[in-house]
Amino acid sequence: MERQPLWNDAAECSEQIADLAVRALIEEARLTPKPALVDQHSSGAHTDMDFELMCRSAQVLRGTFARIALTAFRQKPSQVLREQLAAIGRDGEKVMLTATGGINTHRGAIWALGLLTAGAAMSGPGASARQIAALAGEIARYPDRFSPAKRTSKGFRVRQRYGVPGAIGEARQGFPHVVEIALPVLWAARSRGIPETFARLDALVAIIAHLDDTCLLHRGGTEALMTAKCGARAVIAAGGTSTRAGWDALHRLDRELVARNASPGGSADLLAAALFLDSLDLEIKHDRTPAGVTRL
Ligand SMILES: CC(C)(COP(=O)(O)OP(=O)(O)OC[C@H]1O[C@@H](n2cnc3c(N)ncnc32)[C@H](O[C@H]2O[C@H](COP(=O)(O)OP(=O)(O)OP(=O)(O)O)[C@@H](O)[C@H]2O)[C@@H]1O)[C@@H](O)C(=O)NCCC(=O)NCCS
Ligand SMILES: Nc1ncnc2[nH]cnc12
Repeated sequence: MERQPLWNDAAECSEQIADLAVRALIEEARLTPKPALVDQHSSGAHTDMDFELMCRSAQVLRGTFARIALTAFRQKPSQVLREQLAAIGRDGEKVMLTATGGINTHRGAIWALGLLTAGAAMSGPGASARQIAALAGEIARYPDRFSPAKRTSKGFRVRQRYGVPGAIGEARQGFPHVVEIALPVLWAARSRGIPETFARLDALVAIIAHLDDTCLLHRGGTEALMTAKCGARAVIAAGGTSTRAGWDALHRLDRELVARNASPGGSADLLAAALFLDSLDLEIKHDRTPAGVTRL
């Protein structure tokens, strides 16, 4: 039987987009050493998570991302679509909590990658990372009228107390920390011949240096946020993670954050979002059957 071009086949395309989303989550978890985050060698500032749990959590979310992509396939942003996706996202949070025994491994990632998955499925082949993120932002700007936890979530309390945009604001603005910071840093590092692990670490450090991460604020207030931002800027000023001085500064940042029990969990989510958009760019944007996209 002749194969349909990928973007003509909603089900196949949605599965492929979901595979890339899961792969981005696993590659984020696999990236080592990350400051105060879960990676292959450490659980950072997290006593309730480890690398295996992050991978299990990522795997069970494949169905959520596939449903999101299928629902959004070739659609336009609308209030109805926003509410359909919110319902699937909330189901995904339940799936995650069941798989992890109640631990919040990926709430922020379901939000960010869910919206970007939808943006990718809506745009079709040839769309840039910026266009996909802008579409995702458009969806996020519709109100979530049926959200049960609007005024009780940690994110809400932190946004009220510190006046920061948080995960919701980041999405509504079209993911500026992904499109304007992480991806340019990742691509510039690659073009300078920096090995992939360091390029990804540099992208993460750049996000931490700029993001008002509500995970840091919730755990350690403005002091934790400042520690993270200053420490990340020190890594950049030292020449990045591929230099000896930058590598040492990265480890200093890890020690300082762990000592405060503070974690840049939102920055990790946005790195996964950047890796997703990057992989989409490499693999299926041009209506090619993805090379090497295997069920993880
Ligand atoms: C819109 C929602 C994201 C809910 O938003 P809200 O503001 O109410 O926030 P939270 O429930 O607090 O979750 C936000 C999570 O987003 C990550 N994050 C933080 N800052 C940013 C930022 N500036 N930009 C982007 N993303 C950000 C962060 O997630 C990570 O941290 C979590 C781990 O934290 P940790 O402290 O270890 O764990 P906890 O259990 O929370 O605390 P402890 O008890 O251990 O101290 C981890 O999840 C990381 O991913 C924030 O936590 C969204 O949830 C929502 O409304 N969903 C509904 C479904 C929907 O609409 N979906 C749309 C279609 S997909
Ligand atoms: N690697 C990681 N460690 C801790 N929290 C996270 N949230 C998303 N990725 C994470």
